[in-house]
Amino acid sequence: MAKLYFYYASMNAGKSTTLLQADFNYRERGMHTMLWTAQLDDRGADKAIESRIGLGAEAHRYGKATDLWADVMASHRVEPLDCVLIDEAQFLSKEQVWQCARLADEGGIPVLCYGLRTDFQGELFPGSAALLGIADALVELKAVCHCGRKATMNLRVDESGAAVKQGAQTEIGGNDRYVALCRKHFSEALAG
Ligand SMILES: Nc1ncnc2c1ncn2[C@@H]1O[C@H](COP(=O)(O)OP(=O)(O)O)[C@@H](O)[C@H]1O
Ligand SMILES: Cc1cn([C@H]2C[C@H](O)[C@@H](COP(=O)(O)O)O2)c(=O)[nH]c1=O
Ligand SMILES: [Zn+2]
Repeated sequence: MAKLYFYYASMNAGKSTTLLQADFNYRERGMHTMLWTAQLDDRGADKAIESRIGLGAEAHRYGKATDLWADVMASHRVEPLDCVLIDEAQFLSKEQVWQCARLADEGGIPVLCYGLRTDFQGELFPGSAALLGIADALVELKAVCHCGRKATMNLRVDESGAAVKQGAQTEIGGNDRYVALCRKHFSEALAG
């Protein structure tokens, strides 16, 4: 039976890299994949999905109105898909996560989602909450804090490097705006 996977981590843990490696692995065996990433996460990169290690690939972009079940099944009917890979899965809606589950259960297509667990305030994103609730397999990828502990949290910083405590949940950015930290150092940074 096809499964719904959630590979979750803090920022800078290698989520996009791992997605691109998994995609390569399918394709080098002659299998067909479909890649997706969030429309709103457009960091002006050359490729839709880019890892900090330099790998990249084109991908379909999902927005609020995207019906992943309909779009993926339409493609699957033209050329059977062996796997669907979704980056920035924290930005999926709950409904879209259920569409992913349906792709696995009724469509028979494995769906591999990669995303953040929590935001800069330690709150679950909607997509992450739904995936943690219903995915068949939860796999934690790991980044390292400056102290050597596992970095599970994402600190948002301003232009001067100071911790940001309040704000909108969504704010696109990279290493300039976020620092992956262990919970202890995340708490200390927010308390300071
Ligand atoms: N030149 C490099 N060689 C090896 N690893 C690198 C290089 N540049 C960045 N990395 C590593 O790549 C990881 C970030 O990968 P990425 O897939 O962009 O993360 P994520 O999608 O989780 O934010 C970090 O662990 C970083 O240390
Ligand atoms: C913590 C946090 C992150 N984001 C955004 C910032 C980036 O654009 C993406 C995550 O990118 P990754 O390196 O591929 O993991 O999410 C956000 O909007 N709000 C947050 O709280
Ligand atoms: Zn630490």
